[in-house]
Amino acid sequence: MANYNVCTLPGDGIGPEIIAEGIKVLDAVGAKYGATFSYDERLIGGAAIDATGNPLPEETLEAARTADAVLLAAVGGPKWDTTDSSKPRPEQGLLAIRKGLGLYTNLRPVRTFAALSDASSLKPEVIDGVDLMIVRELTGGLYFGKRERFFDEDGAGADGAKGQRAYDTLEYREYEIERIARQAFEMAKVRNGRVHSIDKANVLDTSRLWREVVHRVAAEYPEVELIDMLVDNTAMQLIAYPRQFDVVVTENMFGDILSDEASMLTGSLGMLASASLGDGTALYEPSHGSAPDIAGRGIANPLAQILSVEMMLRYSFDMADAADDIARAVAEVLDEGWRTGDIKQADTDPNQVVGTERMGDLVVAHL
Ligand SMILES: NC(=O)C1=CN([C@@H]2O[C@H](COP(=O)(O)OP(=O)(O)OC[C@H]3O[C@@H](n4cnc5c(N)ncnc54)[C@H](O)[C@@H]3O)[C@@H](O)[C@H]2O)C=CC1
Ligand SMILES: CC(C)CC(=O)C(=O)O
Ligand SMILES: [Mg+2]
Repeated sequence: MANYNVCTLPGDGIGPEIIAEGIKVLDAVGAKYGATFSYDERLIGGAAIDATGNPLPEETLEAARTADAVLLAAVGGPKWDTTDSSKPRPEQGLLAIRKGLGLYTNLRPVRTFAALSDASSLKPEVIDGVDLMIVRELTGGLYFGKRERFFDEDGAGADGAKGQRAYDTLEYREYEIERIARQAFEMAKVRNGRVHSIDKANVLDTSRLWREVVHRVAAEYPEVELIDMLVDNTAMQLIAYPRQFDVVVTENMFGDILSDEASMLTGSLGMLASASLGDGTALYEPSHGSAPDIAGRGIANPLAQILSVEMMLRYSFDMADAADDIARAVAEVLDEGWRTGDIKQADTDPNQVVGTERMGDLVVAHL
């Protein structure tokens, strides 16, 4: 029987609550499909800052490097919020583990579930059948560029007043664009043959380079249609005509923002899973954050975490049947009317509004 070592990173906020449900589902599906999983739980984010002063302790990165896969929940929270750039932040731990493992591809599938067509604020006829894949570049761009905050001795205000200055740098190298573009075209080949490449080439030099490189890669994939779209227009098109999209490839920050927006096509950010792939151990995490506003109450939606486990089985363990089984179980639980608070509808039976743990149990029961 195959045994896989999974490094688990609960992190902060709702993290420990939802990861418990992901692990429960992984164990259940393993028992059904003849695989066992051992877990190596480590610190990241705010919890790691509290224990060690470092949002990504070296032991955590090492454990992730040597694991077969990493399952992460979320990091961050008001306890560690500060505008003082010299203080450690939980989010630095997340960025550092992505960089440390070389995870430059972030896949965020946006699929609507038929049962949730009323949970979205958008009309059912707009969102029914949406099935798109956001391919987000994950280790370059603004979140990793040179940044600085300093007091400007020379003065910069119109009135000559001295003041603070800050900058973040958005930079991309050709090879970074080329490899993410290739991932997108490969993905489109096994999906529906269309790539939307999102940029801001009317303004940004990084986007002009992006567009040029994406077009060069596209020439290797004549069977895939390529459409360039500016990011501001994309933000509108995603909620107006989401079914036009198949694969959406974009740089780090645009992908971050557009994916949170796209999650509402499914009814909730709590439904959006993700897989981060690249050179090292792959990492699976929900697209959302640590939801401090609902943390500790047992009401968070664990389905984004559970669907991230589905992606782990598909991409790291070659267990496509088990992955399909999780997707089926989730769809059946929703079809039966079970809802967490974030996806409940006006006509949801109050007896079917459940907490985090019960939602996990229901998915397991359907496996
Ligand atoms: N990957 C990660 O670890 C990420 C961490 N963060 C961090 O998380 C903290 C909170 O950030 P926010 O901007 O509030 O974003 P968030 O994604 O944590 O929450 C946004 C809204 O969605 C709701 N939500 C998120 N996940 C949910 C779930 N599973 N079930 C039900 N409702 C859910 C929250 O309650 C909140 O109202 C910050 O410290 C931020 O930096 C934010 C995004 C990603
Ligand atoms: C630290 C942030 C970049 C995390 C985030 O918002 C994300 O990856 O979606
Ligand atoms: Mg985000």
